[in-house]
Amino acid sequence: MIVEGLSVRFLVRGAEVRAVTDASFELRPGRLLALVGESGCGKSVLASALLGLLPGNAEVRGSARLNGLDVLAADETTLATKVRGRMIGLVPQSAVTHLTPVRTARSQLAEAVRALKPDQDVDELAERVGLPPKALDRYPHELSGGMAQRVAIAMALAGDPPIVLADEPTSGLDRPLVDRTMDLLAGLAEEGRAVLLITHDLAAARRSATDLAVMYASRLVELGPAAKVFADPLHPYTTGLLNALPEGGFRPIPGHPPELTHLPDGCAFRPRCPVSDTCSGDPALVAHDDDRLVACRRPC
Ligand SMILES: Nc1ncnc2c1ncn2[C@@H]1O[C@H](COP(=O)(O)OP(=O)(O)OP(=O)(O)O)[C@@H](O)[C@H]1O
Ligand code: NI
Repeated sequence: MIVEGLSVRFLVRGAEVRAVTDASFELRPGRLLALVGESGCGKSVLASALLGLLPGNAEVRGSARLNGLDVLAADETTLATKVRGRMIGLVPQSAVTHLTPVRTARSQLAEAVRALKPDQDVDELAERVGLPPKALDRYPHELSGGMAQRVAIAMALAGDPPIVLADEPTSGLDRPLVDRTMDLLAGLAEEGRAVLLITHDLAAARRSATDLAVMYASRLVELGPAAKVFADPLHPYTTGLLNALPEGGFRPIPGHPPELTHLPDGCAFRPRCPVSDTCSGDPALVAHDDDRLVACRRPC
């Protein structure tokens, strides 16, 4: 899927919240793109836009094309019958609350398969995500967090979608379970899907992402192969995020992101930026080399 110039703003009581500004990126088969950034920077809004799940006060611009269909321009019928579940599978944030408590995992998964791709075998699908058949016969409250997560991932795969979106799929899980979930998502990319993982957890992103996108105050500020971005961040905000990790010395970035109702015209990171004095302030992403983009004119 090629996303170009995606912007989302919300109109709230006369104010304008600019949640996503001019985001362009590609979700490629075989790749897992992790989208990271502080709380409130626009990650979930970006994902919701791709699924046509934004509320009525949202205004969306740009395009997101796959196989000739622009999902941002699609009507509700197209979204319901072609996009959600079939083109893009969604792994929810909380697996247990996503499932109906009064029905077994098997009956819910079977229903999703019947609705989306009846030729899929439910047990085979469960097996692919590491769910033993016995677990399928349990009710959601009888499942461990890990098993519930696998049911949710199996549900996301029920329509065999080429794209999988996972918005904070590991929040609240312990580290071994985070790792297993990440490995599972990486496996989905390895079998040829395009995966977009939204996470606060840079350690999780480092484990499984092939590509990394860093978002700050509604804009992508850096995008590139994950290994390169982690080893040699170009944007001072990316450097700041890495420095805030335990292995980076627990040094959080001083200050706070700006209000999305009052974004500056130029670089929104400037007030917190350690190198801002020589910066032109142009916030657009530009090519740094063959496979990296950065929105800073003075990469550090
Ligand atoms: N329906 C809405 N109306 C107005 N503002 C909204 C609406 N939905 C989201 N926002 C605002 O859009 C901005 C981006 O929100 P979003 O949920 O995408 O952040 P996020 O990066 O996913 O944060 P987190 O990491 O905490 O999940 C926030 O300032 C949020 O308050
Ligand atoms: Ni979010």
